[in-house]
Amino acid sequence: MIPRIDAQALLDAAHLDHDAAKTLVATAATDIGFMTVHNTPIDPAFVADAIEHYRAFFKLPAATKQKYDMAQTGSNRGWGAPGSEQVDPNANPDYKQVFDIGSILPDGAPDSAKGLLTYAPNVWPDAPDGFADALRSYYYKSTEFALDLLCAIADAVGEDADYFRNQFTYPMSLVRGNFYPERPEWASERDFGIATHTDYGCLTLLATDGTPGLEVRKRGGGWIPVTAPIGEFVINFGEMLEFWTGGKVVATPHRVIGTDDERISIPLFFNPNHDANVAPKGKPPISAGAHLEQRYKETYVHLQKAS
Ligand SMILES: O=C(O)CCC(=O)C(=O)O
Ligand SMILES: [Fe+2]
Repeated sequence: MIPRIDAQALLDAAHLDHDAAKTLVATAATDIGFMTVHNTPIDPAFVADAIEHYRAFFKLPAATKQKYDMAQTGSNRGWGAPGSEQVDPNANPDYKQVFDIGSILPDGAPDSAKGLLTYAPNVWPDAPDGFADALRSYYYKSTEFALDLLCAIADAVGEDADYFRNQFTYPMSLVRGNFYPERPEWASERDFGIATHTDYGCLTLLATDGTPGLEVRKRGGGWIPVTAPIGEFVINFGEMLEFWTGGKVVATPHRVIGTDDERISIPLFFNPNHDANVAPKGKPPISAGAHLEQRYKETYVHLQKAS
């Protein structure tokens, strides 16, 4: 079973169920590495609107989407065609399509952030109407919620929440639209919507359209399906948080094989400032920016070729 957390109880220290929520979160973070959250500060209608903007974009003809193809821009912003990402070197590139929106650098971010791949400028399509406004707003709201969640989770597992908060002042976040068409007829056992992988950063806040598809690897082997209706989110943890907590919080492998139904999901990959050191205390430093850039170059097919 994937733990189901009441976000309000977790985030409000005065809530009657706060301690119970913290205990459940600590178990989820250190055991299965996945949980779902409900009763969140993000309005379900707002999430539904973001999903519909992505859907309208993905339904555009390929020739239109190609204008925003990340293989042409050379960074990882804009449209990723089917086959543009290979998250598992033992599987074929994924058959999903994506649209990636990266960090919007706040005023006051250091000059050392400018020009990095992890802070590359965004690419906004002309259609559908309102896409940039809807998704920019989704970026800000989801990032704010993710930071509060991450700090509460850090606290629940016995880490210093304020220390974490200070490492996310110009986060290398990425909001992605994933579009999984029906699983193609030609798909072999090496073809996936998204092949087995762990996420690269700290916390992933995933909205879905409610269609099943996500599977999470159990520690003892086997897979658990996870679903979340619109308005609830799936939370999991990435490689950086596993490093940072010395393995206490786990980055759990997961995948989407795909079904006869198309599906949209929106992960927010919540990553720290590029100059955060994500090594556990007393260990040689690990640069968050260098780790993320390396994982991007391993998995985006156009960046694999370039490096
Ligand atoms: O679509 C999903 O449910 C999962 C997507 C995912 O794992 C990812 O984008 O990293
Ligand atoms: Fe993932």
